[in-house]
Amino acid sequence: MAIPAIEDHWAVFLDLDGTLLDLAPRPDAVVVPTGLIATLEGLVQRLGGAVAIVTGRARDVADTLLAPLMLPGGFGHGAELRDGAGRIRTIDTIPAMPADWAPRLAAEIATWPGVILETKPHGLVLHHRAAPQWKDATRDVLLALLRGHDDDFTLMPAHMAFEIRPRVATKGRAVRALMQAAPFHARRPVFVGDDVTDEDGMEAARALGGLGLHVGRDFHGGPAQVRAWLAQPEARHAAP
Ligand SMILES: O=P(O)(O)OC[C@H]1O[C@H](O[C@H]2O[C@H](CO)[C@@H](O)[C@H](O)[C@H]2O)[C@H](O)[C@@H](O)[C@@H]1O
Repeated sequence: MAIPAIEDHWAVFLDLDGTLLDLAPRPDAVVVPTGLIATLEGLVQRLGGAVAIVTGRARDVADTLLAPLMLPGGFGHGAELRDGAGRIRTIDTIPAMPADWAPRLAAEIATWPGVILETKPHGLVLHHRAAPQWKDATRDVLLALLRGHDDDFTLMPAHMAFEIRPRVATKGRAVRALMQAAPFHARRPVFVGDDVTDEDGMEAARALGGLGLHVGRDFHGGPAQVRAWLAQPEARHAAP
């Protein structure tokens, strides 16, 4: 599929890790490429502010990475929203994560070298990128935690990681909520993502008459191709 050039009436929803940012060995090792902030600033200007970040990252982490920008978006897979006016809203029905989950996991993985526990306001992740031999064990320990909490939380595979998130926190929900108000309302939503969690955001954009673009399937490359597309909005990009 030829990726269409960005149009002035679009609302663009962008995933962060694996879409705008190249994947890194650890969550805290990502590098924000030179020029990305300026590219996003230009897009914000062109689309009247209708540029959102929809990420699994917590809001403060996303804001730190993209400083000085504080774009609207969905954070923690949509658990928290920031609208076009900068107002923050957490989903009303978001369940509190049991307080003992993080310490229980920290104790468990103490003997699993290379496995990283990432805690977030509304979820947690076990990363096995540096220790793939622990992949099954990390999934199983999270599944064990979820027993009795299945109504509230779900396990999600990610790139070299497994993540627990609240069931109600989805990127599709974030797209639908943001599209209800300015500056997104009445624009054509276009979601760009790369991972399992992004499929829902892509589906929501398509259901609203827009596009869901996948980094691997549509850009046939990686974040560098996405960044180039964002930086050259007037150009038409044909898939190689
Ligand atoms: O929704 P996203 O913006 O794509 O965030 C998804 C998860 O990304 C992060 O983990 C992934 O990226 C890391 C840095 O490149 C990488 O080391 C890891 O293997 C990937 O799974 C982040 O740490 C998670 O919190 C996000 O949910």
